[in-house]
This record gives sequence, structure tokens and C-alpha cells, in this order.
Amino acid sequence: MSLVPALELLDVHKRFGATGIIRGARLQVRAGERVAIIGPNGAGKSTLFNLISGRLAPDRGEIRLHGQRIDGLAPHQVNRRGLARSFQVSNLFARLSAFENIRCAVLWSLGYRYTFWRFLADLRDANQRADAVLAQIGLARRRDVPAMNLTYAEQRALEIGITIAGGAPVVLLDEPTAGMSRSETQRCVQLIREVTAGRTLLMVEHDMAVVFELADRIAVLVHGEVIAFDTPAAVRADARVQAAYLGAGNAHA
Ligand SMILES: Nc1ncnc2c1ncn2[C@@H]1O[C@H](COP(=O)(O)OP(=O)(O)OP(=O)(O)O)[C@@H](O)[C@H]1O
Repeated sequence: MSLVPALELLDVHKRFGATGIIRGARLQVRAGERVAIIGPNGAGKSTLFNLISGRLAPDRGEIRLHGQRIDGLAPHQVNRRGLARSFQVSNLFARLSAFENIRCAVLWSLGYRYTFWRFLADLRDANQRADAVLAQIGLARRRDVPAMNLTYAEQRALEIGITIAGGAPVVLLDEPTAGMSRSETQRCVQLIREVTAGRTLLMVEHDMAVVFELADRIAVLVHGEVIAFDTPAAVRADARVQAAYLGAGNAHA
């Protein structure tokens, strides 16, 4: 395993107006690791994701992907360097089929800068790859169904498929099980486990059962600082975490 962290945050700061939202966040995610970010509402989890994926630039500090600085790059540049993210709010093309949605993501990852003949060859590859991803996310039989006619859980699975379709080694999932029933959540956990095998996963998740089942390590974000970053067992036993979050009867816990 590489000694260079897959993803590293060094003293990252971000303020909105006069309010410091991310205040010296530090994190080192190893290649192949699954890490969950938890924390109370408003702790800055979404802001942190936006900073990592290039939607926001930090005011201070560094963000590194496989040792290379990515802070300040645009989202598509971060994506090209091997980091893909999903969104809380649906990102699907409603009228396109499940297959076409995935194929768009595959073609995007291949780039549109090729000649026409090269594009045709890529299209063949893209079709094969899109079908492989559909099979992986369990939607092969729903291949030609427009995204808007899929069930909610299928739409969320499709979003995960779109995120991994380009083959990015580092994947950010934003509340992947939000709004799901218990059984849908169970299936989604299994899906995430399968599709992120061999990749590095960073996820924001409010469902503690999912977090404790999936994560190798958990980062606890409180007021824009990572106050604990450890194994699930150690985080569960951490008095600061209990005081700040887990024991506090948080609405999401
Ligand atoms: N673009 C923005 N401009 C001003 N304030 C913002 C902006 N984005 C987020 N905030 C504020 O930053 C704080 C952190 O928000 P963020 O969404 O990152 O928290 P979170 O931990 O993801 O919360 P939740 O668990 O509720 O999703 C909140 O007080 C929010 O109102």
C-alpha cells in the first residue's frame, strides 16, 4: 500500500462572511480505506465535501490527492485527477434511461476531445462499460427505464453508479442512504461495499448504523474541526465525541 495518503487535508479553513465554518480541519485518508465523516447539523460536513471536490476554494490550508495539491482547482479538474463525488440532491437526467445516464458519465470520463472515429470506438467501449456498471449496481434489468420511473432506492443506486462509472480511485458519497427504508439501506450498504472495493471512500452519513458498519475509520467534525479520527470502536468510546455528538440525542443519530 502506498505511503502517500490518498487524500489529505492540512489545516483547511473556510469562512462565509465573518463566520469561520471550517477551522483548521486536518485529515489523512489512506488508499483503500473507507472513512465516514460524522458531526452535528451545521458542523461543516457539506462545506468540507465542497472544498475537497472543488466547488469551493479554501481560504487557507492545503488539500492533496495522492500527494498532489488540488485546492483551488475547478470541480472538473479535480474529477480528472481521480476524485468523483455524489450529491445529496439528485443529479440524474430524468428522461434518459438508466443505461444512458451511466453512459454519459463514462463518456465524460473518457473526454470529448477525440476525433469522430476515435469517438465511435470510445462509444463501443463506453456501452460495454456502462452495461458493466449497471450490472454492478444491480440495475441490469432496469437498463432502459427512464431515471424518473425508477424507484427512489434505484435512483440512489444509479447515482452511485454514475459516481463510480469513470473509474475514479477516490470516491466521495454524500448521504448515500438518506431517505431509505431499513431494508433498502441494508442493500445500499452492501452495494457501497462492493463498488468501493479497491477504492478509497469518504462519505458523509447521518445513519450511525451505516457508519459503524461500513467505515474503517470515522472522522468527527465539530464546529469545523476534526475532533476525533479513529476506528469505530475508539470513536464510540471517546468521551469528547459522546459529549459533542453521539450521546447528545442528535436528531440524526
Ligand atoms: N454558501 C454559504 N454561505 C453562507 N453560509 C453557508 C454556506 N454554506 C454553508 N453555510 C453555513 O455553514 C454552516 C455549515 O454548513 P454545512 O452544510 O457544511 O454543515 P453540515 O455539517 O453539512 O450540516 P448538515 O448535517 O445539516 O447537512 C451552516 O451554518 C451553514 O448555514
